[in-house]
Amino acid sequence: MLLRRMIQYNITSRKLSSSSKNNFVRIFEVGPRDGLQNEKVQVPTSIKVDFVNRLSRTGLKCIEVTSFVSPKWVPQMGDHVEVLATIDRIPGVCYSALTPNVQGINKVLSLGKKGVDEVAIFSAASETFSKKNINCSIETSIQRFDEVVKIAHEKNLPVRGYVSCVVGCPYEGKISPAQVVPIVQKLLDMGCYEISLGDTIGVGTPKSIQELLEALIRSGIPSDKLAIHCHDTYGQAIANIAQALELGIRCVDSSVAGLGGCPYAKGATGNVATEDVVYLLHGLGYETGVDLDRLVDVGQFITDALKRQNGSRVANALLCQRQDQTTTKNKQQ
Ligand SMILES: CC(C)(COP(=O)([O-])OP(=O)([O-])OC[C@H]1O[C@@H](n2cnc3c(N)ncnc32)[C@H](O)[C@@H]1OP(=O)([O-])[O-])[C@@H](O)C(=O)NCCC(=O)NCCSC(=O)C[C@@](C)(O)CC(=O)[O-]
Repeated sequence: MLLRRMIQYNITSRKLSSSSKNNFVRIFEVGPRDGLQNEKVQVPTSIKVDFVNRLSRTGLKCIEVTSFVSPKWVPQMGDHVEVLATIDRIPGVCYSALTPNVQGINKVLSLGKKGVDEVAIFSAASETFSKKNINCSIETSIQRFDEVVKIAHEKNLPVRGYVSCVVGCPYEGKISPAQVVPIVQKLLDMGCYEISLGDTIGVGTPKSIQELLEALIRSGIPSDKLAIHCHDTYGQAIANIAQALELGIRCVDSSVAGLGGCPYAKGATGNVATEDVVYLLHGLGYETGVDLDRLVDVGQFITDALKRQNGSRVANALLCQRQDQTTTKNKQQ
C-alpha cells in the first residue's frame, strides 16, 4: 500500500511540476488504440508504427499505443508486441497500453524496455457493458484489476484507470452519477493515478457532464485525479470538454482525426478529434505544447492510409485554408 501511495504521489508531483500553471492541459492521445481498435480491415503494423512516430513529433506527451487484450476479442490490436518493438521512443513522451488482466500485464512486463511507460485498466459504470466488453461483472473486474495494479506497481509502472459509460450505456440507457462515483473511488483506492471518465457512446451534454463531475468532486475526489474521454456521436464533445475545464479538469483524451469507437458499443462514433480539442484549448488560452499544424498533417496521414474522411472539423478547415493559399500563390507566380 505504501509503495502504491508513493507511486501515486510521484505521479501527482510530476503532473503538478510539469503543469505548474493551472492553464496547462494534458492531452492524452488515444488514436493508435481507441482510434484503430474498431477498424474492420487489419491496419498494417508499419502504418501503426508510422502513425505513432508522427504523433510523437507533434508535442503530445501521452500516447496510448495499443492494448494487451485477447486477439480473439479485438484482432486489430493483436500486433501489440511488434508495434511497441518498432516505434521510436521520443524522450518526454509517455507511451501506454491497456492491460485488462494478469496475462496482459505480464506480457507487457516481459517486453522490458520495449514495453510501455504506463498501463491502463478499464472498468465500466454499466454491468451489461462490463460483461460485453471484458466478459465479467464490474465486481469481478475490480478484483482482477487489483491484481494487475499490484503487479504493475511492483515494477514501478504507473496505472491509469478508465470508467466507461459514465453518462449513458448502449444497453442500459441513462447512467446516474451515483453509479459512477463508487467505481472511480475503488480504482483510485487501488492506486490508479488518474481516472478517465468515458462517455463511450457520446450521449453526454454539458449538463450531464456537470452533474457527474460535481458529484465526484462533492464525494471528495479532486479534479486533478480525473480526465475526460468524450466520443462525439451527438456532436456534444467539445461543449462537454469546455464544461469539464470549467470544473477544473486538466486532462483530455482525444483521437487525431476523430478516429475511433468501441467494438462493444454499437452505433458509437469516434473520439473527439484531437485537432478540435487543441483548437478549443488554445482559443481559450490554455497551453498544450502541441503543434496544431503538425497534428493536422498526422490526421491527414492516417485518414489517407485508412481511406477515410477526416473527422476533425478544424483539420478540414485548415486543410481548405492551406489549399486556398497554395492556389493563390500559384496564381501569383
Ligand atoms: C478481458 C478479456 C481477455 C477476457 O476474455 P475471456 O474470454 O473472459 O478471458 P479468458 O481468461 O477466459 O481467456 C480466453 C482466451 O483469451 C486469451 N487471453 C486472455 N487474456 C488475454 C490477454 N490479455 N492477451 C492475450 N490473450 C488473452 C486466453 O489466453 C484465452 O485464449 P485461448 O486459451 O482461448 O486460446 C476479453 O474480454 C478481452 O480481451 N476484451 C477486449 C476488450 C477491449 O479491448 N475492449 C475495447 C477497449 S475498452 C474501450 O474502448 C473503452 C475506453 C477505454 O476507450 C473508454 C471509453 O470509451 O469509454
